[in-house]
Order: sequence, then structure tokens, then C-alpha cells
Amino acid sequence: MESSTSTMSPGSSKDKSLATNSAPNLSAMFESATGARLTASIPLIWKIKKFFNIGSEKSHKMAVSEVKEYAMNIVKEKKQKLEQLGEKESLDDDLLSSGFLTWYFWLLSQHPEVQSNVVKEIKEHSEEPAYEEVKDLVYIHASLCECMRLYPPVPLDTKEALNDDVLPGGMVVKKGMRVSYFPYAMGRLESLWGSDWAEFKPERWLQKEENSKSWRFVQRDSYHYPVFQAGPRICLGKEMAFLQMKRVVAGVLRWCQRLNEKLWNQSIIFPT
Ligand code: HEM
Repeated sequence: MESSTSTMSPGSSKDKSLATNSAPNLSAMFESATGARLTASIPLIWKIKKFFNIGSEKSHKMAVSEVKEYAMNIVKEKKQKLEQLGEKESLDDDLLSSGFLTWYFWLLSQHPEVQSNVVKEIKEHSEEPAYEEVKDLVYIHASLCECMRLYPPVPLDTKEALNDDVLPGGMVVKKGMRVSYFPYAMGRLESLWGSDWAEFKPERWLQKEENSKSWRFVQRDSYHYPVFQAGPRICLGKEMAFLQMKRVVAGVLRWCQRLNEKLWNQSIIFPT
């Protein structure tokens, strides 16, 4: 994403088309849009502030509408481009995968050894890998899973009980109660991932085949890794998401590699 030194405070009337070309204050607005509710411990307080549109709820509302407008401009622009090309495509779920890829490329920039394994795997496959070939990109698959463990695109999810119920662990849930699960915290639990839970290690998802010495992906229980939810309401687009993400990763890194070879004739350099 291109960055800019220009500023646009929430609610400013600066040229709205700017939003599609640059990301002024976006991270600050995003932080404000997501942070307030996650850290609010007493719902009654933010509900009152929301009702009167005051304090943190007022700035929260402005930040949400700025982020929404920024995202909608990108979606609108992309839809227009697709229409011009005569293509029809849904973009809604793509936003989850594309937002997450920012974390992925950042993590690659911090871990050159993972980056070179990813590039090596890309080079071993054709430029436009077909479906079967994309499935073969096991190291990239593992690195994506590892990145989503640390930075899940849906970090917190809440459900409301339609009726009285009892959870498998014995906890009683009354009708109307809200129950949350927290993939962000679960991905960082030592009891689930070991003492090296803080490390970005795609290898924890891989096993070396005895004979061929190639990598094999080891699936984790989705109740331990509920990044796509688990059970009957698991994400229906999971496979599609991996397919898209792997193709984007391969495309972007090939492009960077070519660019770097042309400019400096050396391996990929990411800005840090
Ligand atoms: C990295 C990308 C993605 C992640 C992390 C993700 C995660 C999730 C999660 C956590 C849920 C459960 C939401 C809830 O019940 O509250 C969900 C549901 C769903 N997702 Fe995804 N998703 C991703 C991409 C996609 C894509 C690309 C598609 C479509 C092609 C898709 C289609 C769906 C559908 C249809 C459901 C509803 C399933 C149901 O309720 O039975 N997702 N996803």
C-alpha cells in the first residue's frame, strides 16, 4: 500500500478520492475504530456514550466511518475496473484475506530465512500455477497458517445463545447470554503451541517425508486453531481463501524478485 505524508483527520472534507491513492492516518483511524470496543470492559458505559454521541464513542464513530469510506472507495474503484474488463467477481470476502496479507508480508520482511524458503517454493512451480499445483505449495500454506495463528483476520468472535444451553466443558449458558471465543489469544497460548509460541515458525505445521525428504503439511484440530471457526459453521470459503492467498503471494513475490533482479540483481528487499 502506498503511503503518504499528507494528513486527513477523521471527518475532514479533504478530497475523498485521495483515499484510494494513499493511506493518510489510516492506521491511526483503524486503531481507533477497532481498539475502543476491544478494551472497553463495561458495556453500559460505551452504550451510554454511544447514545449521547459523546467522548470516545464520538471519535470511534468518526474513525469507523473514515475507515469504511476508505475501504468502500477501494472496492468501488476495483468494481469499476472489473466492469470495464467485463468481469464479475465478489470482493466482500476477499477483504479478509487481503487485509491479512499485510501482516504476512511484514512477517516475511522480518524473517529472511522464511522468505527465502517461500521464494524457493515459488520458483519450483510454474508462473501461473494451476489448482493442483497451488495445493502443492505446502511451505507457503504452512507460513500462511502460522501468520494467521499470530494475526488472525477474525481475532474475536461472539455468539448469542438462542436458548439455555450447557457448553461441553460444563459451563451453563442462559438464553440471551453472549459467548466469545478469542482466536488471537488462543494462537498465543503456551499450553497449545509450546514455549516457542511467540516465534513465527512455519515448520511447526510441517513434517519431513522420510523417503522423498519433501515437506508434508500437518493439519491442526480446528478447535485448537479456530481462525476459520470450527464445527458445522466453519468458514465455507476456507479453501478458496488459501487458493487466493497463495496465488497473490506467488504473484507479488515473483514481481518483487524480478524488480530486484532488474534493479540490484540481488534477493528481495522489503522496506522494514
Ligand atoms: C483468510 C480469509 C478468511 C477467514 C480468516 C475467514 C474466517 C471466517 C470465520 C471466522 C467465519 C465464522 C464467522 C462466524 O460464524 O461468526 C467465516 C464464515 C464464513 N466464511 Fe470465511 N473467512 C475467510 C475467507 C472467506 C472467503 C474467501 C469466503 C468465500 C469465498 C468465505 C466465506 C464464508 C462463509 C460463506 C461463511 C459462513 C459460514 C456459515 O455460517 O455457515 N470466507 N469465515
